[in-house]
Amino acid sequence: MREENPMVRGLALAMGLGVVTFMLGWSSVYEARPTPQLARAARAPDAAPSTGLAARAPADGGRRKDGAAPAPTRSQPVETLPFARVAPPDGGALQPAAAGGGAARGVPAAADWRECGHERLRTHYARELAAEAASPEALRTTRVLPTLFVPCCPKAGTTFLNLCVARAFHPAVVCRNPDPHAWAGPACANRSFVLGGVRANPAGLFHEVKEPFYFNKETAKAVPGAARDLAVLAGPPLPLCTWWLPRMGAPLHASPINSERKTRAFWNALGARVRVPCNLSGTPPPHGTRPPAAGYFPPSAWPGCRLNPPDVGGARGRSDFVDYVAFKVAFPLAAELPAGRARTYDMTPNYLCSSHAMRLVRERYGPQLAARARFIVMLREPVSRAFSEFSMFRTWGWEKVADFGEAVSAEIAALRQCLRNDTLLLRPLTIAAMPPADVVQSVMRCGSGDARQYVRNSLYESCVAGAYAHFERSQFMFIFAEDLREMSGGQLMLKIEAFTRLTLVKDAAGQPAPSLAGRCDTGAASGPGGTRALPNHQTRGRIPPPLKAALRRFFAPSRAALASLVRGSFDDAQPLARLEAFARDDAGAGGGAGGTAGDVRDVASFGVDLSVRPWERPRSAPAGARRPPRARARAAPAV
Ligand SMILES: Nc1ncnc2c1ncn2[C@@H]1O[C@H](COP(=O)(O)OS(=O)(=O)O)[C@@H](OP(=O)(O)O)[C@H]1O
Repeated sequence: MREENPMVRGLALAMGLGVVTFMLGWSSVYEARPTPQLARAARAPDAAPSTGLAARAPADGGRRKDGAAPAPTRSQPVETLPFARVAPPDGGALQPAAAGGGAARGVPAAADWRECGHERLRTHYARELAAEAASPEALRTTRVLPTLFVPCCPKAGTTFLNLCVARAFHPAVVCRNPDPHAWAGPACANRSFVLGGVRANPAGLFHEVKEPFYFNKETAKAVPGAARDLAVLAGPPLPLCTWWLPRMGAPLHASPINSERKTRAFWNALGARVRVPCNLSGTPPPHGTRPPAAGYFPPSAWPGCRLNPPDVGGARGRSDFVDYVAFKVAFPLAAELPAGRARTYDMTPNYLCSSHAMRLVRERYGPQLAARARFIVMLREPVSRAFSEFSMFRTWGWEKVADFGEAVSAEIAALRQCLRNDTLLLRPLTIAAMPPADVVQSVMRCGSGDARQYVRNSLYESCVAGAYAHFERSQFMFIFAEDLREMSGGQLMLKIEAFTRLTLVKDAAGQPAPSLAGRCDTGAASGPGGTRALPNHQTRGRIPPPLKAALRRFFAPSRAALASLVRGSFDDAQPLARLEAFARDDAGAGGGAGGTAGDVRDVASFGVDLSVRPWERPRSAPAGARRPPRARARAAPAV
C-alpha cells in the first residue's frame, strides 16, 4: 500500500532493504557526492559505467535513508556488477555493457552515461515528446504505462510479491545484462520483462515505486483537475538510464544526467504538467551537503522551495521523505524499449475495492491498452487481513481507536448507513449473480477502498464483481496469501510467468534458477538462503476469540460468493481450493463460521450486531454506534 503515504514508510524500508540487498549489498543509499565511478564516468568519455558503479562511503559521511549512522567505509571496489549475484541463473555470464543496445531508434551501441541525459532524450525522441505535449492520449503509446497490476488487497502480501516480481522479471535478469541500452537490443530479443515506475525526491534520489496511487480516488483529489490526466501517471520523460540509477542509489544531482542546466531544461520541457521540483526551484543542496538526520528533507531545508501542494507533508507533521517528492512517478519511453515486450507495474493494492479506480484504468487506457492489463489479486483470510491493516494504522498513529472490535463495528455501522436506502436486497450471493455494473452502482459506492476501511477492503466479492464490469475474467489471477506461504519461490514464479507471459530465466531442467527463486520463497517453503515473509509492520496482539469468531461468520457468505466469481479467472484451481478450505474451517469451528450466540452478544456490546450483514436491516437500531471518521488518504501528495 501506499507510496505516497506513510505506508511508504514500511514499504520504503522493505523495498530499501530488499532492493539494496538485491542489488549490491550496499549499506548506504544516501550519498551527497558522486561515486568515484560516476565521477570517472562523467570525466572519461569512453568509460563503461556499468562495470564500475559500486563504491560507497561518501567522503562526507553520507547517511542511511533510515537515519542510522553512516555505514562503515568499505575499501573499493566493492563489487562491480550490481546484478552479478542474481545472474547468471543458468550458468551464463552477464554480457558486457558494450554488447547490448542498438535496436531501438537512437540507442547507442554502448552505454555511455554522458549520452544518457536529457539532451539525448530531446534529440532522439523529439517526435514522441511533441506527441505527448499535444495530447495525453498519445501517452498510451509513447510510454510504457503499467499493465501489470496488483490492485488488491492491502496487507495480503503485496510487498513480498512486488519484490519477487521486480527481481525475477527485471530486464537485467531477463536480458542478463544490467545495461539499459541492451534491453532493446538483439541480445534480449524475444524476451519480456517488467520495470517499476521511478520517483525522485527533492534530494534527487530516485527509487522504484511499488504504488503510484494514481487511479484511486485519493490521488485524483490530491491533484484537482489534473490527476486523471495520463500525463500525471506517465510523469516527466526520463532517459532509460534513469531506470538503472535507482538501483545504483545515485543522487540525481550527482549523476551525469543531472547538471543543473540539464535538469532545468528537463523540467522546463514538462511545461505545466509537473511543477518544478523543490530542489531545482530552490537552492540545490551543494555537493557534499549532508542530508539532515534520517535523510529527510523538510521544506525549510531549502529556501525558496515550494512544496506542491504547499501543505503536503508538513501539515501531516510527518517527516516522511515521500511527502517531498520531486516527482511522483515516471514511466519510460516506449521508443527506448522493445515494442510489446516491456511492461511496467503498478502494485497499488487499493484499486480493486475503489469505486473509481478500475473504471479509470479502462477509460484512461482505451481498449487496446486496457486489453493488455493483467491483474494479480492477492487475497487473504478477511479477518486477519483486516486486523493486519488495523495494526499497521495503529502503529502509524492513523487509527485513533485502540480497540479492533470497536473500529470494525463502527465501520459496519457506517456501511449499513450508506446502504440503507438501497432497494436491492443485497447479499453476497446476490452480488455474485448481479450484473457487474449494478454492483458498481450499489455496493461499490459505499467505501472508497482507501485507508482504514478494514471491513470494506475485506469484502472481496463486491470488489471483484465490480472489477468485472471493466475487464475480462481471464485478465485476473487470484492468489491467497495463505497459499503464497506454502508455495516455493519456483512455483510462484512459474505461476506469474504463465499468467503474464513475462520471460522467466530457467535452468537446463526448465526450472527457475534457485538464485531467483530465493527472492520469491517464503515461510516454510524457503530453503537455505530463501527469503522469509516480509512483515512490513508489526502486527501485535491477537483478535479476541469471540470477536474473531463473530467476524468469521460475518465474512463467511462473502467468501462463499467469491468462489463463483473466481471461476473463469486464470488458473482458478488454487484459490477455489483455498476458499473451500476456509468453508470447511468455518463449518468445523461450529456455528457455521465459528460464532456462537455468546460471541455475537459480546461483540454487540460495541453497539453493532455483527450477525447482520451491512446491507441487512439491523434487528435493532445500532444505538450509540459511532460513525467512523472519513478515511484519510493514503495517497501521497501529488506533484
Ligand atoms: N510471502 C508472504 N506470504 C504471505 N504473507 C506475507 C508474505 N510476506 C509478507 N506477508 C504478510 O503480508 C502482510 C503485509 O502485506 P502487504 O505487503 O500487502 O502490506 S501493504 O499493503 O503493502 O502494506 C504482513 O502481514 P502481518 O504480519 O499479518 O501484518 C506480512 O507478514
